[in-house]
Amino acid sequence: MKIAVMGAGAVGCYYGAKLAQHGYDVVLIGRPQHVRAINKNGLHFESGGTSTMIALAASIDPAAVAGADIVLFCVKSTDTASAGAAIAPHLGAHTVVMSLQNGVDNAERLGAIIGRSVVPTVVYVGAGMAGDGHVAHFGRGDLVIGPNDASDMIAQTLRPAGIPVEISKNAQGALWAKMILNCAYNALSAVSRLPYGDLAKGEGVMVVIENVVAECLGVAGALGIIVPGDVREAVAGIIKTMPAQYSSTAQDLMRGKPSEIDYLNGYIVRKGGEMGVATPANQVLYTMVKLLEMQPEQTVQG
Ligand SMILES: NC(=O)C1=CN([C@@H]2O[C@H](COP(=O)(O)OP(=O)(O)OC[C@H]3O[C@@H](n4cnc5c(N)ncnc54)[C@H](OP(=O)(O)O)[C@@H]3O)[C@@H](O)[C@H]2O)C=CC1
Ligand SMILES: CC(C)(CO)C(=O)C(=O)O
Repeated sequence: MKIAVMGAGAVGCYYGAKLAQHGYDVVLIGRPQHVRAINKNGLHFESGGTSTMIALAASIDPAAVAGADIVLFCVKSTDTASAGAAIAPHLGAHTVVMSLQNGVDNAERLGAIIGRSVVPTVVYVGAGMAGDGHVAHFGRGDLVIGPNDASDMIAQTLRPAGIPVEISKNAQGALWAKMILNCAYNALSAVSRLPYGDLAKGEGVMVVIENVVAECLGVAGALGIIVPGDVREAVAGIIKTMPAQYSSTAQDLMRGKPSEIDYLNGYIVRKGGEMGVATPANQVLYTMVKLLEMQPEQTVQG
């Protein structure tokens, strides 16, 4: 079983590490600094208080997806088009491609570029790059996919490697539930440069969050998406379970990188416009983050 990971960042390295530890033939495709470090020392994998060096292949060449049974596509939503175009010519006829990304339209966008259907995958993991070729895992690691021609094969391949895989008839709804959490918190944490616990104490913040969530549910309803679970309870849970965490949007801006906001609040604004659902709270947050992205100096301590 050969598995290629496109995007050797936090998510890609975490799943690449688990799969390589199980004995699969894994290749990570990433940026030169990570690839150099991994080829020299192995992938440094920190998880659950243990630190391991894992020997696996790494390459800067997208052609390394050739011959893979499964490709885990793990770049940020902003890079879906360019990374998709880079791997497209090298994919085998039977290669299964999974999108392990936040946002709800990456699989569709990627599928249009690579000319085949892509498995949308909800990723419940906390991971970050702690240095070149060094991934830190903070918690969870389970995936949700929808039923499709490849879902049984995917589950049978990933589960023995310690990756829980749920096959859900409402994977798209689960992607939406996750995106609504992102819409509620990511921009506010980025604009305020605060972690969730402090953010929640801000004047009017919970009112804004409620408005954002209500708009997202309105857009989802207009599109016929059934969002599973109690979204408001999940939103409230973030403050309790991750009080010290900054959103990925905040972290992206702190590092001077483009954020995924176009695929979070920006997506809600676009779809709301198409469906005739007003989204003023999402619009303000989206615009604030876009304005921050225009600032030349974003780097702050976080
Ligand atoms: N980190 C987490 O805990 C979680 C993340 N997610 C989602 O998973 C997705 C991936 O996130 P994450 O792993 O954190 O992101 P990272 O930025 O850590 O990883 C993506 C990596 O892919 C690299 N990359 C982009 N384009 C290419 C390319 N063409 N060739 C080679 N390498 C490339 C990036 O390099 P560079 O930065 O130089 O562009 C980066 O190193 C996102 O959609 C995110 O929202 C979901 C759940 C949890
Ligand atoms: C922590 C959480 C769930 C919400 O902001 C997240 O996914 C992110 O930071 O992107």
